[in-house]
Amino acid sequence: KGLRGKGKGHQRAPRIPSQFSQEERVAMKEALKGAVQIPTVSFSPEELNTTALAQFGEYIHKVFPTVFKTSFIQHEAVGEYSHLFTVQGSDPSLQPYMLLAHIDVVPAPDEGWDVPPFSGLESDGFIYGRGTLDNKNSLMAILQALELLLIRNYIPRRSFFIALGHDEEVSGVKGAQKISALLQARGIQLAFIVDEGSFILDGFIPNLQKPFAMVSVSEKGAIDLMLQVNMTPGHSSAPPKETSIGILAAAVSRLEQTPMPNMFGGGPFKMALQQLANEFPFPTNIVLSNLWLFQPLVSRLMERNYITNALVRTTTALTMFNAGVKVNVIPPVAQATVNFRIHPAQTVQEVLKLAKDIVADDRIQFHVLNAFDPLPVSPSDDQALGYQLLRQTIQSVFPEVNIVAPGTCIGNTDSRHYTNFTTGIYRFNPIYLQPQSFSSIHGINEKISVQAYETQVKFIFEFLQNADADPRQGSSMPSWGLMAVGSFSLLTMPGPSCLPVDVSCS
Ligand SMILES: CCCCCCCC/C=C\CCCCCCCC(=O)N[C@@H](CCCCN)C(=O)O
Ligand SMILES: [Zn+2]
Ligand SMILES: [Zn+2]
Repeated sequence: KGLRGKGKGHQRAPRIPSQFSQEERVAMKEALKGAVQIPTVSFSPEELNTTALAQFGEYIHKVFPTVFKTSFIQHEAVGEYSHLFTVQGSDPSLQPYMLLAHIDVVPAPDEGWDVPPFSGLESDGFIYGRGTLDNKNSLMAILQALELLLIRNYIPRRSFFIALGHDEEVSGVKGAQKISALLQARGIQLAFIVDEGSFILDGFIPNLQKPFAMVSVSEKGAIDLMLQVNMTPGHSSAPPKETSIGILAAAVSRLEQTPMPNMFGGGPFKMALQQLANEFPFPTNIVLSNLWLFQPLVSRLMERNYITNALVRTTTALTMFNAGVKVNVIPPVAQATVNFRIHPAQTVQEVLKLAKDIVADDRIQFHVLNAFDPLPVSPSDDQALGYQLLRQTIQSVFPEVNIVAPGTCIGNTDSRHYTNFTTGIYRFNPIYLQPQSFSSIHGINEKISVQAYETQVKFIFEFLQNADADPRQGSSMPSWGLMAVGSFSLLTMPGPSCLPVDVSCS
C-alpha cells in the first residue's frame, strides 16, 4: 500500500466495478448495525455522550482498517471526537472536494419503538435504530465505500476530505467548526462539498407518481428566539387582570396563528417544480409549465401540506414554554422559545422584525439565543462540478429516477460551517424517502433497508470514481478541466509533520 506511482498521475486507472461479494455485503450491514449500537447521543451542546463518542472512534478503526493504514490517507481526531480524513489524490491539478457526515444522533427513548432504538436489530430486511437515516448510514457508507475501493487498490486522482462531526445535532461548534478552522488555517479551498439533507423523494407531492431526486442547493436559516415576560409576583387569591403566562401565551399564539409570508418563487423550489412539470398528469403539467401565470395558485396549494409548506415560507414552531413556581403564586416570569426556519429569500433581521410586529406588545422581551441566515444557493448549472457529479451518479445507480432537481434543505446541517471553502454545497442522501420514513427521522422506528444501505455504499463507490474522471481525456462531462488550473497538492499545506506522504498518521 502507499506506492504513489510517480509520474503516473495523469494515466487513467481502469474503472473498478461496484460489485460486492456476499461476504462483503454481510460485513457492510453488520458494520452499520454495530455503529447504531453505540449510543452517540447529543442531548445539548454541553451534554454529549463522550463515552460513546470515544467508543465510536475505536469502532471505525476496527471495521475500516485499510482506511486507517493507507499511506496516502491522513486521519486526525479533531475536537477530541470528530474525525478528519485527508485523502491525497495523485493529480494535484484537480481541486479537492469534501464529504460530510455526522456521528451523533438525537435522543431516542424506547417508547413507541418496535425494537430498542440502539439495538441495530434486523427485521424483515430492515436495520432498525436511531441514526440509520440520520446519519450513521452516510458516515458508514462513505468509509465502507472507501475501504472497499482501497482493498481493490484504488488510488484516487482528485484529493478529497471526509469530515465527520460529533455534535451536528446540537450546533457543530465543537466538531464541524473546529474542522473548518483547521482547514482554514491550512489554506484549503474546495471544488464542492456533499452533505446529508435531501433524498430521492417518493410520495411527497400529490399527483406526482414517480420519485425524483432532490439535491438541496440551499439550506434554510434559523432563529431560536426566547420571549420573556416579567411581572410582579403575588398571591393567586387576588390575581391581576393579566399574568405573565397569559400575556406570553397570547403572544406566542399570535405568532403561531400568523404565518410568515409565502415566498414561493424566491428559492430553488420553483426551479424544481418547473423541472418536474412533465412528470405530472394533465392539467398539473400545464399549470407547472406556466408558473408566470399560475404562481399564486401553486404557492397556495403548497401551503396545504406541512412539508411543502416548509419549502415556501419561513416556519414558526413553538418549542418550549416555561413558567410558574407554585400553584398559588402569580408567576414572576414566563419564557417561551420559538424556532423559526428561515426561507432562502428572507434574512434573520427581516424575520425578527416581522415577529416583533406580529407580537406587538411592549411587555414582551425578545432574546435571540441563536440565529443564522439561510445559506447561499449553490450552482446547479452544467458547469457545476459537484451537482453534475451527483446527477451523473444518481442516473447510473438509480436509472429509474428521471428527474434530478435542485431544492432547499428544510433542516440544518454541518455544511453551514464550511461556506468559506466553496460556493458549491450540495446536500443529498442516495436513499428513497417516503413521508412515513421522513417522520421517523428524529421520530420513532427509524430504519433503513439492507438493500438501500448497500445501494448507498455502491453510490459512494461510484461517486468517488466519477470525481476522478478526467474531462480532458475524452469524457462526456463538461469542461471541468478549467476548474483544475493550478496545483492543489495537500502535501505542501502547513499542518502536522505527518501529512500524508508515505506513512499513516493514525
Ligand atoms: C418537493 C417535495 C417536498 C420536499 C420534502 C422535503 C423532505 C425533507 C427531506 C429531508 C429533510 C431531512 C433533513 C435532514 C437534515 C436535518 C439534520 C438535522 O436534524 N439538523 C438539526 C440541526 C440542529 C442544529 C442545532 N440548532 C436541525 O435542523 O434541527
Ligand atoms: Zn443529520
Ligand atoms: Zn438530525
